[in-house]
Amino acid sequence: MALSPGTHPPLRVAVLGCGVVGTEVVRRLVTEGDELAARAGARLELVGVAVRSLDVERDPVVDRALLTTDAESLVEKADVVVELMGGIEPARTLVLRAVEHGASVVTANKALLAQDGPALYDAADAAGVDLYFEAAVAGAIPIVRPVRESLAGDTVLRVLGIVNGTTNYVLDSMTTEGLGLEEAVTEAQALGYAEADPTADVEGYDAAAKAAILASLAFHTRVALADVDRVGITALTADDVTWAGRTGHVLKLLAVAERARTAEGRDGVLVRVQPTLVPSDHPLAGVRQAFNAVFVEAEAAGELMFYGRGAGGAPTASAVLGDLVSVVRHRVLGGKGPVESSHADLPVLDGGEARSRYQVRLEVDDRPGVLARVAAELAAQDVSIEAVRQVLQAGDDPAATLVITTHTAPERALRATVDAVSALDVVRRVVSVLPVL
Ligand SMILES: NC(=O)C1=CN([C@@H]2O[C@H](COP(=O)(O)OP(=O)(O)OC[C@H]3O[C@@H](n4cnc5c(N)ncnc54)[C@H](OP(=O)(O)O)[C@@H]3O)[C@@H](O)[C@H]2O)C=CC1
Ligand SMILES: N[C@@H](CC=O)C(=O)O
Repeated sequence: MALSPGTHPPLRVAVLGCGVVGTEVVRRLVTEGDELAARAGARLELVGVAVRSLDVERDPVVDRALLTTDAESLVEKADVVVELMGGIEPARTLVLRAVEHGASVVTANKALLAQDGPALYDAADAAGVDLYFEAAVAGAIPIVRPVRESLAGDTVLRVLGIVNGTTNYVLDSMTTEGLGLEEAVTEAQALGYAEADPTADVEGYDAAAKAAILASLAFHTRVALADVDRVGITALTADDVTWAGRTGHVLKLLAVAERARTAEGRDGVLVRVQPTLVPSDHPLAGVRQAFNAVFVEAEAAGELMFYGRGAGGAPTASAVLGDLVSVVRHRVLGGKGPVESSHADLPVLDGGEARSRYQVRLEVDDRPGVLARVAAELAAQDVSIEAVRQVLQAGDDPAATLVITTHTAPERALRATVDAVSALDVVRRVVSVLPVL
């Protein structure tokens, strides 16, 4: 059956939230109504836009008569609800209320999905409506659909990449412009990349939520935010950035979700977010500003790479509107999008099982035999050394910086090594321990 907006009654769309993303969604609904109707098969009638305050100055494209602070009533009169408020409550209650009333939902709310996804998927399934969330991971990049649908016939082994635009913008600004962390965060906020509370970005919660969503889809297993081993970027210093460059790397906040097997032969998944040293010639090293990039490794497909704008109003609105067209097509033609697939039910393994190369930077006394003593502690944990760099520090006090790159080792062994090395009298300070891609 061909799509023809003239033959189907208009569908009522409620937008919850009129901030960075909501405003762009409203703009496109207003300015591209005819084109969207032609693609979706029905006119999309914007019946209201829920906001927290009616006193905030809005973009002139937003008709003030459509604004309301009564989101609960609004969702009850919509066929499709687009949730762009963020946060857990009242977003969670409103999404549930929407599906109970038979509305399909499109959301960009990764925090909510990573915390309460299963309850929301079940509710949508029970109500026979769609719950779409392409914009929740990596902004404009189509990654949810490829993992959820296109790769449903393959076995995904690993998903790895940069999924937070704010931290990538911050680390890029620190690396290329010498900006301080706070200054760069302020810029990212002004550009509309950061979460309402940017702690979610810089402490890695936002990337962890996205990693949990991708891991759930990729491995057909429920993974929640709390399952993700998470380290943010707030402890990184200008010195870390400089040393990354000196050793031929770029610092990136990476999310990694992979199938793994423990030493005892237990299968499971590992999901982590951590600042990582990416070799300068790796494609991820060239991901600048607020761009995101995700690699997916699957058994049959091999390696796939997705790249694009990971944050910001217009790019995110693109993903939201793509979902909106999809769910409206289902209402017009019948049918429904995919439901949750969590049958594999793999355990989420402890982060200590993760294996990586590491770069350990130490400040040591400049004395003969120091390296041998440090190496002995690594060897005691079965951690072998790939490369060492020793740099003498200027000054009266004979000190040196030791930069040790290890071969691949379990994180658990690395932690034990670092504890042992810190206790050596010749080691003044373990300055940093970073995984190397
Ligand atoms: N910004 C981005 O680049 C991206 C954002 N996202 C996600 O999209 C969602 C929206 O983000 P963004 O547009 O940046 O957020 P903003 O903070 O810019 O906007 C949030 C909007 O929601 C409204 N709102 C918040 N709480 C309530 C409430 N209790 N009742 C009614 N309205 C409320 C606010 O109202 P008021 O204007 O009155 O304050 C505001 O209009 C979030 O889930 C975010 O994680 C996803 C991908 C990228
Ligand atoms: N704050 C988020 C917005 C998009 O998801 C980010 O910086 O990536």
